[in-house]
Amino acid sequence: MIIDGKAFAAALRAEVATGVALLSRVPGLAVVLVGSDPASAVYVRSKGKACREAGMASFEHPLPAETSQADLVALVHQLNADPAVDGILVQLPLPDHIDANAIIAAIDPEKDVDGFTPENAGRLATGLEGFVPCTPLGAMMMLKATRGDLTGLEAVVIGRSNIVGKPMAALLLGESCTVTIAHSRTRNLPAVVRRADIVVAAVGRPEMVRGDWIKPGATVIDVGINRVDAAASDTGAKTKLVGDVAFAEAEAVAGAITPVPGGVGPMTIACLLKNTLTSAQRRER
Ligand SMILES: NC(=O)C1=CN([C@@H]2O[C@H](COP(=O)(O)OP(=O)(O)OC[C@H]3O[C@@H](n4cnc5c(N)ncnc54)[C@H](OP(=O)(O)O)[C@@H]3O)[C@@H](O)[C@H]2O)C=CC1
Ligand SMILES: Nc1nc(=O)c2c([nH]1)NC[C@@H]1CN(c3ccc(C(=O)N[C@@H](CCC(=O)O)C(=O)O)cc3)C=[N+]21
Repeated sequence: MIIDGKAFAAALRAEVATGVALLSRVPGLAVVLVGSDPASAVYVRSKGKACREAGMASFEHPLPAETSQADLVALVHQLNADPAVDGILVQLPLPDHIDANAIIAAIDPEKDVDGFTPENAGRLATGLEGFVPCTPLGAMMMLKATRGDLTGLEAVVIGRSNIVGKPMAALLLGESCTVTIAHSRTRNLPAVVRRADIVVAAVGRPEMVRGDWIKPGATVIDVGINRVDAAASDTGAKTKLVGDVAFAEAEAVAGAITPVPGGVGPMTIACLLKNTLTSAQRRER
C-alpha cells in the first residue's frame, strides 16, 4: 500500500482553510530566506502559494547571502513584535557565517511554527503542549491513520537531527512505541532496521535503505528529499527526486510506504499551515 501524502495534505489544508474562515482576522506566516539556493526558493514559493490558498497572508523576506547575523536577529525581533505575523519560519540551512542556533533562539516560541526553539523542543520532550516540528508531525498523522494505535510497536528512526530525527523519536515514544534512534555511528544498521514495525528514514542519502532491510509488513516513512541525476530516468528531466529508501524494493516487502515525491513533503507544508492557524487561534482571545 502506498500512503498518499498528497491526499492527506489536501484534506488537512481544507480543514485549515475552514478554521481560518472562522477567525476575525487573516493569519500571517513570515518566511525568511537568506541567500539564493534554488531548491529553497522553490520550497518557499510553494509555502506562499499554500498559505494564500488557505486564506492566510504570506510575508516573504528574501535576504542576500551576505546578510549579517545581527541584521537577521533584528528582522526576527521585528517579526516577533508584528501583530500581523502569527508564524515565523527561517529557512534552513543558513549561510556558514550565521549561527543558526542564535537565530532560532531569537524567535518568539509562541510564533515558532517550525517548533525549532529550545522552548518548544523542551515542551515536546517533556510532554507539554507546544509547536511540534512540521515534518515529524505530518509523518505521525499518516502513521496513525495507517496503523491506528501504535502502542508496543518497534520503531526505528534513522537520523538524529533536531528538525526531524529527534522530534520524530519523541512523538513515537509519546505513542508508546519502543524507539531506536540510528545514526552514522550505528553498527549493523540493516539488522537494526529489520527489527522495526515502523521505519522512519531521515538521512539525506539517496536510496540508502534497501528492500531486504525491511521486515515484511512494516510501515515505511521516507523523509528524504534527494535530487539526483536523472540520466537514467524516462521523463526527460535533468534531475529527479528520490527518497532515502529504495522505493521499488521496499514497496514489495513493506505493508505501507510513503513515496517521494508525494509523501512526507506535502504533509510538511500542510502542517506548517496547521501550526500557523493554531498560533492565530491562540492569539484571537
Ligand atoms: N520531506 C520534508 O519535509 C523534509 C525532508 N528533509 C530531508 O530529510 C533528510 C534528512 O534531513 P535532516 O534531518 O535535516 O538531515 P541532517 O543532515 O541534519 O541529518 C542526517 C542524519 O542522518 C544520519 N546519517 C548520515 N549518514 C548516515 C548513514 N550512512 N547511516 C546512518 N545514518 C546516517 C546522520 O548521522 P550523524 O548525526 O551521526 O551525522 C544524521 O543524524 C534530507 O534528505 C532532507 O532533505 C528534511 C526536512 C523536511
Ligand atoms: N525552517 C525550515 N523548516 C522546514 O520545514 C524546512 C527547512 N527549513 N529547510 C528545508 C527543509 C525541507 N523541507 C521540505 C518541505 C516540503 C517539501 C515538499 O513539499 N516536497 C515535495 C516535492 C517538491 C519538489 O518537487 O521539489 C514532495 O515531496 O512531494 C520538501 C522539503 C522543509 N524544510
